[in-house]
Formats: sequence, structure tokens, C-alpha cells
Amino acid sequence: MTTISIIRPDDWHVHLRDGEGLTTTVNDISRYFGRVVVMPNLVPPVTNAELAQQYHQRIMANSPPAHFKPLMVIYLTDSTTVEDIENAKASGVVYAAKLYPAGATTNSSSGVTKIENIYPVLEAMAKVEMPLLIHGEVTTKEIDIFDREQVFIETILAPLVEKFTNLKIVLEHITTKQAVDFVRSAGDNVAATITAHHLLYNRNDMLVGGIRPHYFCLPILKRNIHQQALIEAATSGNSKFFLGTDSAPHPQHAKESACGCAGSYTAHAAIELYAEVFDKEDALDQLEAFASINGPTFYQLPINVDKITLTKKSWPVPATMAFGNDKVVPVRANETIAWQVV
Ligand SMILES: NC(=O)N[C@@H](CC(=O)O)C(=O)O
Ligand SMILES: [Zn+2]
Ligand SMILES: [Zn+2]
Repeated sequence: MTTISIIRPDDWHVHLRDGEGLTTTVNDISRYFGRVVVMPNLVPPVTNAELAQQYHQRIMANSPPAHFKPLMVIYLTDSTTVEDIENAKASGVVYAAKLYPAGATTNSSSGVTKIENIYPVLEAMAKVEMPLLIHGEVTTKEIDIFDREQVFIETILAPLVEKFTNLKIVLEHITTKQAVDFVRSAGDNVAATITAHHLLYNRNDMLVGGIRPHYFCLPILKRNIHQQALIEAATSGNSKFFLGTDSAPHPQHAKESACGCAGSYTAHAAIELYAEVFDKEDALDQLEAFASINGPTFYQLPINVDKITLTKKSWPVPATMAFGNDKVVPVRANETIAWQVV
């Protein structure tokens, strides 16, 4: 098969950043994605409906195509109130709230320090039917970075799912077999997003033959058995797994540094990268469910009506791309991608 058409896909987890960089990210992500769930980890973070509305306006000021719709997210802190949730729900632009354990990832220092601190907020979210999006890693100093997702699932997520049975939860950018198994065996209120880079790469790609900082993201790439479990989940047709790129640009100098930032940029070629994975698995017939159907179904939003077409025709990715006044090194820089959107 050399050409496929699928319902217009949505991206359920993306970082668009702010300011000058928005021109690049909005342009890239709106090329064919319909809805995109916009992460709130700006500096300072998007913690309430008013800030989300203003951020929404700054995104839309870049005049994206009519098929594009940003779904805003508020960032939970220890001081988020029930009223913040109610206002967010009423705003019409906020579709979810995000739990960053404090210190877990890029710009998470204002995150939640103890899950109990937001119990009333989680109660309110269940009541207004607002999904909780989770960066699922513990921040305990003693816990090895490769184990942080698994330990989060065991110590924080499992009890949370037990306690809040009516709360919709998305475990974001899963990276382990344990996460796949947990989501599979949980109720219908628990789902997960999977990135293209965690499907395409494992920690060898990042570390063998030299350290490649552009593959460094959080949760960190794991060993290949985990990559295999993710590929199996994404291509299985199971409606609990859907597309979330976690495209997370950082300026080239901030990645290629003695202390480089976490995050990989895939917005320039996201669906094409996913198509490579599904093609390799001989599972292109499952791409539409993963990219265009399972996400809106979980969020209880309509499935897009129009379609996009992908062709198997290789194209070169540049070494760098403009990112505001800086440059970003995209995934596959200086290499080719096998699929392209017509
Ligand atoms: N994934 C990453 O490595 N980085 C993201 C934050 C996140 O999604 O955890 C970022 O904002 O740079
Ligand atoms: Zn994250
Ligand atoms: Zn992210």
C-alpha cells in the first residue's frame, strides 16, 4: 500500500510554548491536526481559566487553518481551588487539568507536592467531568530515573484510581510495559497517550555510540522490551491508547548543553512518524483508530469528519528549523521520513 486516507487526526498532548516560538509550533502542528491538547507548563504556568483564555488568544493570533482547534489545559498546583475547576469548565476553552508532580519535568516547579493536597480539586473534576492528565513519574531522589514511571504507577496512580472511580484519567506519554499493563487492566475511565518517539526509539538510540541529547525527554526512553510493549499497545486497536505527540521544543543551545533540557520536537512530522511505525508493524489499518477515533471517544468529543491522505514517499528533514529567534533540532534532523501528508 502506498497511499492511505484517515479521518483527520488530533494530538492529545503537545507543547506549543509561547512568544516568538508560537509561530513555528502552531504552523507545524496545525498542518493537518484538528484538535490539539495544549500543555500548560509555561513560565509562569497556565493555572486558571483566565490565563488559559489569554494563551488561547495568543495561539490563535498566528492565524492557523480553520480545521485547527486548541483545547486548553490548566496546571494544577497545591493552591488550585474547586472554584478554579468550575471556572475552567465554564470557560468553554479548558478541556482538562494537568498534574505535574513538583520537579518531575520541564517547568514543573509549581506542580503538586503531595497528591492529597488536591483531593477536593479531583473531587470537583470528577463532578464536572473534566479529565485529569498526569505526568506519571515520582520525583524521589533515591528512585532511579528509569524506574520513576513504574514506581509512580504503584505508589500514586493505583491508589488514586481506586479512590476516584468516576474521574477520567489520562496517563500521558507512557514509556513502560508496566504502564501499558496498568492502563489495559484499569476501568474505562483510564487511558494513555503514546508519543511517536517512544514508539520509534529506545535508550540505545539515545546512548550507544555517543550521547544524543535530542532524544532526551521525560519520561526517559526505556529499554527495547518497553518500546515493544508500547508498539503493541498503539497498534492493537485497544481504544484506551491514543495519539499524543508530546512535541516539546527547546532551543538548540538548551539541548546541546552540559545540562540539557528534556523534550523532543516532532510537530514538523508527527503523523508521518507514527505512520512509519504502523507500516513497519503491518498495522496501517489501525492508525486511524489510534490517531483519530480513540482520543475524541475518550474525551467524549465528536470524531472529525474530514480526512487527510498520507503517501509513502520519503522526504528529507532539515538539520535545524527556525524556532522564534532560536533554532530547534527536530527528530530525524538530517535524515529522511518515509511517509508524507499530501
Ligand atoms: N517531555 C519532556 O521531556 N518535556 C516536556 C514536559 C513533559 O511533557 O514532561 C517539556 O515541556 O519540555
Ligand atoms: Zn510530561
Ligand atoms: Zn509533555
